[in-house]
Amino acid sequence: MSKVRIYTLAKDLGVDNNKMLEMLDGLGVSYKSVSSTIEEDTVELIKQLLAEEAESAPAAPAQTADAAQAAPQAAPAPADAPTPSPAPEAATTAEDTGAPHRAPVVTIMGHVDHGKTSLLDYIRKTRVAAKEAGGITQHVGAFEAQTSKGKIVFIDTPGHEAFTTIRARGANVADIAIIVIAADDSLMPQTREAIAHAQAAKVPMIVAINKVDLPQADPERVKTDLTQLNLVPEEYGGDLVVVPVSAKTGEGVEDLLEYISLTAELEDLRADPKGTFSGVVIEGRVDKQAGVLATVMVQEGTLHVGDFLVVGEGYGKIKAMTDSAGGRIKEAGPSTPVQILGFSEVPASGEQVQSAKNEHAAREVIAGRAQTRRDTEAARERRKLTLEDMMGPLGTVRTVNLILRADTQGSVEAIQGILARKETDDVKLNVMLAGIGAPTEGDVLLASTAEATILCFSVTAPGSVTKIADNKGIDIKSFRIIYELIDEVDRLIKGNIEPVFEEKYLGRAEVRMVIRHPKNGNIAGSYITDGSFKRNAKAKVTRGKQVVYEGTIVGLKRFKDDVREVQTGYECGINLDWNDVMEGDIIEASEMVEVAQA
Ligand SMILES: Nc1nc2c(ncn2[C@@H]2O[C@H](COP(=O)(O)OP(=O)(O)OP(=O)(O)O)[C@@H](O)[C@H]2O)c(=O)[nH]1
Repeated sequence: MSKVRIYTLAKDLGVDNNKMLEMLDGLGVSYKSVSSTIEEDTVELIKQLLAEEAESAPAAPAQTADAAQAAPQAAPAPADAPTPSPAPEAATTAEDTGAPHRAPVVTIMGHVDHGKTSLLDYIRKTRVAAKEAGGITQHVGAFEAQTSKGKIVFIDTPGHEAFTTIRARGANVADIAIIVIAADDSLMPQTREAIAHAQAAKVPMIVAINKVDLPQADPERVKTDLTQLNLVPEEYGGDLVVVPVSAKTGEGVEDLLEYISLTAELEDLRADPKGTFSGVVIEGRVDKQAGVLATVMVQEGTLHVGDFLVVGEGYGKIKAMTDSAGGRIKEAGPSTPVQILGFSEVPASGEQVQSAKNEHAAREVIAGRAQTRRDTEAARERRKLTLEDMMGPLGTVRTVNLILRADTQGSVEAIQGILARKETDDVKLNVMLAGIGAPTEGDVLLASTAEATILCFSVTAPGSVTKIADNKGIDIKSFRIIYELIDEVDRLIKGNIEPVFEEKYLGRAEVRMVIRHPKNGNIAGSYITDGSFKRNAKAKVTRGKQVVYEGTIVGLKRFKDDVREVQTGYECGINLDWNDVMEGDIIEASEMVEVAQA
């Protein structure tokens, strides 16, 4: 017997993939993923363990152990035998976590002409049940495919919408990204862009090497090229799932669907159909006859005809719903794309959808949102965002995300080379995307979702792109001299280093008398014996050997005047935010100063 893939074994033994991985962990067997292969000895051990487990489980019928030992094609059980234990998927729609599993939502991305549409079409044709004759299936931006492992939802909005527009609004609608790469063309600029988007969204990626039917197809080259992006296919020892397919002949498509289901299983995607409804707009349009139609992906809860929905600053009541195959439905649970009739205005893709109890509640939510928007706009007017603002508060972000655009591949490589040497233990430079040519709208969307900075060398952004960047508060910086660009990176790195402060001694004073002030409380009439005192400095008061107070110097006075600083040898009034100062106390002043870091 040869080696066996983990998921095949799991399937044959009727065990959950996660459980299989746990068992392998327990045995100390190393693997990359469920598609890794394991030795025959390990297979035997696993079978033994499962059999023992079944024996020791009091409720488990003896047949379970037999089933675990049995090959998948084992003779059917006698008619009077107890029903075999339910499929693992059913068993894990766990009441224990409260929420059942939901179908994965998948998006297909890749370079132009690499076969995204063809692949989706093939899956749609072979996996989507045709509607009743005469029924017109409308394009709704998503469809559900039935596979042997259950439902998979594909988003088929054109371009990278699922990852750009939708993500730019903060919603993450896809669970898994399929990157289509043509076997005769290998990695192209939009492939890299698609990969960057999937990485920014932190969703698992599966690479489909398409067009393997072509004589000039070279899947090995695609795999090698992928390794140059640090994406190492499983067969090269990495953990990237790569599936050769042909959207023309259908070869490999079955495997692709299988891998999607496996990945989904490992992701343990769950949603509660009984929970509060939330969803995301996939796309919206106006139909000449029907009016405004919006495709919404249900993410939590269940939608019903008649529900009130709030999207952005608009609301609607669901008059009718259709599923992605065009059939009328009355309700829709998690991971279901539905086309909704009932909005008065076309909602934008990526908008979050919520439900409201009634019209009054919907109006209230909208009024609140409108106010928040006005406040945000006013705040943006007052203060233009800086690069540091976009990177988040100092000290919490340790990675500087960059999108790099340059005139030639040579420039890109030169800049990347310099940047690689700039990284420190504290700050990582993450070049999410490095491309040739002017920055695009896609770059701006990626920058806004990943909080990245766009740096251009010898290329400038077209007006339309600058406008979008301005709207989103993204700075696109263009340079003609490499070292100016590098200086900017230094500034970003510096801005990202958590400042280190240390306490610096300023001076010492003796309290010679306490002056009672009607408004400011007790003021320490003091004589500066060393150094200087500054307003807002830190103060430490000692009485004998004991520190009796630590706080701030809130005021300094020379005679009747407020002053910022008093030097040694002078008398002054020191106002502490403390009232118990006494004659004879010693006040020590210090301040926190930022320490320059190497
Ligand atoms: N031989 C072969 N041709 C394919 C395959 N998949 C797609 N094609 C062809 O490649 C061309 C581009 O395919 P599309 O599906 O339109 O590619 P796309 O990535 O959706 O392209 P855009 O939507 O323009 O970005 C078409 O002529 C397809 O017929 C395949 O597996 N084998």
